[in-house]
Amino acid sequence: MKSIVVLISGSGTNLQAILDACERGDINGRVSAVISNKADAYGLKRAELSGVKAVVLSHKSYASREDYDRALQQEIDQHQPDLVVLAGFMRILSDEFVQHYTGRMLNIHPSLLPKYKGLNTHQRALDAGDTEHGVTVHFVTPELDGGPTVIQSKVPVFSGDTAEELSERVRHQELSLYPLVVKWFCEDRLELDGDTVLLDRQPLPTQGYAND
Ligand SMILES: Nc1nc2c(c(=O)[nH]1)N[C@@H](CN(C=O)c1ccc(C(=O)N[C@@H](CCC(=O)O)C(=O)O)cc1)CN2
Ligand SMILES: NCC(=O)N[C@@H]1O[C@H](COP(=O)([O-])[O-])[C@@H](O)[C@H]1O
Repeated sequence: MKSIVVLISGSGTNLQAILDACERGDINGRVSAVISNKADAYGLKRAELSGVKAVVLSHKSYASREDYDRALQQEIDQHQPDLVVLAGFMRILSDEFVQHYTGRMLNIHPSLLPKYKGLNTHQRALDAGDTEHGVTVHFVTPELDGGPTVIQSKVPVFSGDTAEELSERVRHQELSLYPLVVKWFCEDRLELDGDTVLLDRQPLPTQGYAND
């Protein structure tokens, strides 16, 4: 059974989906710890309710991004994770930190990367007049939201959509997509070979939509 450490900053709905999938036995893994940079993240409560160690490590307590990342790495590595999952973790991570977890750190990003790296993705898609939007699960590299894509899921954008309505449509896809990718990793089916993502030892297409 794989050891998973989940990093959060907010409500933790993606964390909850992964916790539930582990509980059901869908994922051959155990969330060993949940770490948040925000003390008020509801995801911490979700962890506690599931009997999972919940840790607050505030970036405001450190003089630099690098100091914070060193402390974060020390906390994570106490749990000897096979996989580190970023689930709404809202801090840009330093190169040294990311390279320590090469091939075993995933992120979920609320856009069809490479479109809309960074923040405020739903409003940017609306402002651009996009007719489709979506979510990407990718391996994490030093380039922000630039790591190799594992899988994407598309949603339609309807006329008159608000950012909130669009985010909810995307969120619905996230909550099935992320547990699926974590399941693959925990079954030793998913790996990163250089810049190439392999599923069952076969390269995945650079743009593969779960629901195309
Ligand atoms: N080196 C990397 N770090 C992170 C990655 C990555 O791919 N490479 N993914 C992000 C997740 N993310 C989007 O998916 C993201 C998170 C945070 C930010 C950002 O601008 N953060 C600001 C603070 C914002 C805030 O506190 O509200 C910052 O860190 O200064 C952009 C994208 C996680 N890290
Ligand atoms: N740039 C990273 C980013 O914006 N991630 C997004 O934060 C939300 C976290 O929700 P959750 O805390 O309820 O899982 C999710 O929608 C995720 O895609």
